[in-house]
Amino acid sequence: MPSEILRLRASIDNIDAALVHLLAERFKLTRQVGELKAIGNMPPADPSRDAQQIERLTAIAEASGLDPDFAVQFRQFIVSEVIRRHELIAREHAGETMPELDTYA
Ligand SMILES: O=C(O)C(=O)C[C@]1(C(=O)O)C=C[C@@H](O)C=C1
Repeated sequence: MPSEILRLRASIDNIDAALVHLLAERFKLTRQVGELKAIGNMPPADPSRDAQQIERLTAIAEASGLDPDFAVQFRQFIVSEVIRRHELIAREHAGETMPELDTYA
């Protein structure tokens, strides 16, 4: 393998590691949001926040030379998983707070 490619791969590996660390931190924060939403009986998704984020990320992507459609798809991939987790948290929370339903079982 040419040394130039190996050198580039070393930096790619660093960036991939940073992305994983950033995603891990993001999911820690969104888990807290999910818990607060479950406690407050708020829906998992927030379309107005989605619209703000998409507008912001589109502008950042355009300014930084990244395909804005890719940036929006990447965000959607992450947020879909966030919403799936929010729904799980809401279900867990409902299970904790709902009265016993199998009285006659
Ligand atoms: O900010 C929120 O309300 C969240 O639940 C977090 C988040 C996100 O991952 O950024 C996820 C779902 C919402 O539709 C909007 C944003």
